Order: sequence, then C-alpha cells, then structure tokens
Amino acid sequence: TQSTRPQRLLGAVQKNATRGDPRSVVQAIDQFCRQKEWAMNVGDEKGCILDSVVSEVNPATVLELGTYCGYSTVRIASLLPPHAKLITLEFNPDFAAIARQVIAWAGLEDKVHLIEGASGDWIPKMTEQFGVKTFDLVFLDHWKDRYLPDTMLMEECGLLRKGSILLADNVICPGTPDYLEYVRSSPRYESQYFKSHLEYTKVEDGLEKSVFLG
Ligand SMILES: CNc1ncnc2c1ncn2[C@@H]1O[C@H](/C=C/CNC(=O)c2cc(-c3ccc(F)cc3)cc(O)c2O)[C@H](F)[C@H]1O
Ligand SMILES: [Mg+2]
Repeated sequence: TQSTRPQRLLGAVQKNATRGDPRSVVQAIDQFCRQKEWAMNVGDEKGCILDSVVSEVNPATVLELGTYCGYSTVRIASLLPPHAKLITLEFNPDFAAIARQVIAWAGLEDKVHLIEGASGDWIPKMTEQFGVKTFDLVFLDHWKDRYLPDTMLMEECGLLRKGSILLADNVICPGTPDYLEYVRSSPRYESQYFKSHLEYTKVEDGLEKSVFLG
C-alpha cells in the first residue's frame, strides 16, 4: 500500500537524523522538504523567527495549535528551559502518530504533551486537565479560519495573561485576514509582523507576534 507524505517525512528523519539530536531532526525535515517533497512545516526561514521569539519569551508554558508532523514542536521544545511544558493539539490521528515518533526521535518526549483532539474541545479543559493557569506563549499553525475563534476562546477561558505572546504562522499565505484584523485593531493586543517567506519557497509569508495586554 502507498505510504503517505508524513510517513515518508518520518522515514527521512529516521534515516538522516541522529536520535536525541533535535537540530538534526529539524535539518532532516527541511532537507526532505526542499529536495524531495514540500510539506507545510513552518520551515527553516520562519523557524529562525520562531526560535528567536521562543528564546526571548523563555516560556514556562507553551500551547501549539496544529502539530502536523511535529516540526515546530521539536524546534520550540528544544529551546525550553528545564521543567517547562509544551502542550500541542492535533486532531488527525495519522498526523499525531507521526508527530509522536518525530518528537521521540528528537528525545523531547518529556517536554512535550501531544493531545490528540480538537482545540475547541481542549482549550476549555486546559486548567482542569493540565493545571495550566495561563500560557506564556501560543503558536498558532492549525486551520487558518480557526485562529480567531480559538483566540477568543482562550481569552474567555482566562488562558491569556498580561504579557502572553501569540505567534501566528501564515498570516499572508494562505492568510488569516479576520485574525490579523482583530489582533491589529484590538486595544487589548500589541502586534508586530515579521516578514518572511512561505516555507521552502520565494512566496511572501510571515509571522504575526501579538502581546496580550490584559
Ligand atoms: C480546528 N482545531 C484543530 N484542533 C487540532 N488540530 C487541528 C485543528 N485544525 C487543524 N488541525 C491540525 O493542524 C494541522 C493543520 C494545519 C493547517 N495548515 C495549513 O493549512 C498550512 C498551509 C500552507 C500552504 C501554503 C500555500 C499553499 F499553496 C498550500 C499550503 C502553509 C502552512 O504553513 C500551513 O500551516 C493538521 F493538518 C490538522 O490536522
Ligand atoms: Mg503553517
């Protein structure tokens, strides 16, 4: 039977990356996506912006919406201080299964809590299920029309505190117009656009970093 692209991406990690070495896992995925098959990972260029934001925030609690194959999960988790927690939500069981193996190959299982489920169902359960009061950093990279409703839901659930950072992928391509309008016009956010390119291409894309002002 035919393999899927995520399965082939995992194969490239297991073939080319060193167990326990997150940077080699990231490099193996980027090489696979540049040389063999494009995949919707945040990629190396936007990934460097992600790295710099994570390092600057130095978060104790991180939420990622949309794990896919775990590329950004590995990038973020590899930069977290000891005892910091990254919760990542993925509702496609096939993607979740691949991501678990990618995260394990990087040796980051202890820093990552991958939940197989929908953001809409799990955001309201974060506090009771995981004892998380607020998130220091949220990385949004799931369905683009869900960025805004899920941000409003996080606000309603009290998961954002003064200074919480939202970092959103793909605000230009494929684009998240309603989310962008909201965080740029709301007095409760201070937003900044980091111009870059769509992963592995020359097409413009970028990340929007928004600080929740409380
Ligand atoms: C809605 N709640 C969810 N809860 C849990 N997991 C979820 C939820 N929603 C989706 N997922 C999960 O999150 C992932 C979804 C990622 C979607 N990403 C993209 O579409 C996306 C698309 C492009 C792109 C650009 C140009 C082009 F020509 C073609 C593609 C580039 C990008 O960087 C992207 O991130 C996963 F697939 C889905 O199961
Ligand atoms: Mg993306």
